[in-house]
Amino acid sequence: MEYKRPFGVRIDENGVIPGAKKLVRRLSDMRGYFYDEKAYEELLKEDPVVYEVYAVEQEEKDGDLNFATTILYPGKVGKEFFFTKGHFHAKADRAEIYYALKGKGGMLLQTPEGEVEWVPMEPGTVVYVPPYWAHRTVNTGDEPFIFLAIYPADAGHDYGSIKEKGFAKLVVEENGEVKLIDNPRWK
Ligand SMILES: O=P(O)(O)OC[C@H]1O[C@H](O)[C@H](O)[C@@H](O)[C@@H]1O
Ligand SMILES: [Fe+2]
Repeated sequence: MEYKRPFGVRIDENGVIPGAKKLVRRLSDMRGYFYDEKAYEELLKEDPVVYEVYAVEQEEKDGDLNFATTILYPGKVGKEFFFTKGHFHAKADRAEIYYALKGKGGMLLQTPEGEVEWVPMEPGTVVYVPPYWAHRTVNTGDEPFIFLAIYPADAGHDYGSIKEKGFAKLVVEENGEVKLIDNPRWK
């Protein structure tokens, strides 16, 4: 038997995993995701980085695990806070664990039927993402929101239905407060 080698890595203070595969998502990669299209077009002139992911991934085999950090930058499109695209797992019954390291935010979760949950996150918060729930993280603070995620190597990402329909709730700032409001475009 040829064994894989164990290893440890240290996540640095900026959320970077040395040697990991880096993915950058700018606002231009997220057309159609934010509610306020006018505010989106306006901010597109700057095309800010919305988030970066540092992923250590294995072959897509059952039993193995991937892990990744995400650095989700602070910002808003209109009154809606910056968020990750959000996805179901391609193998929908695969669960995931998130662990918040820095900053302030939360996770929006949604079943295929459109039932929504919001879980606030601050450093030290562990979130259990059960099988079948789509999940998106949101930065509700004014510094980078950094967290670690651990997920089955064969989970995969299914972006399709979230891209088309979005989440049933929007996470917005109203009168200086974080609020969840109904998404008028949700179908
Ligand atoms: O894939 P997104 O919905 O854009 O979220 C960004 C990333 O967040 C976490 O790091 C997850 O572990 C990744 O699997 C995911 O890719
Ligand atoms: Fe996931």
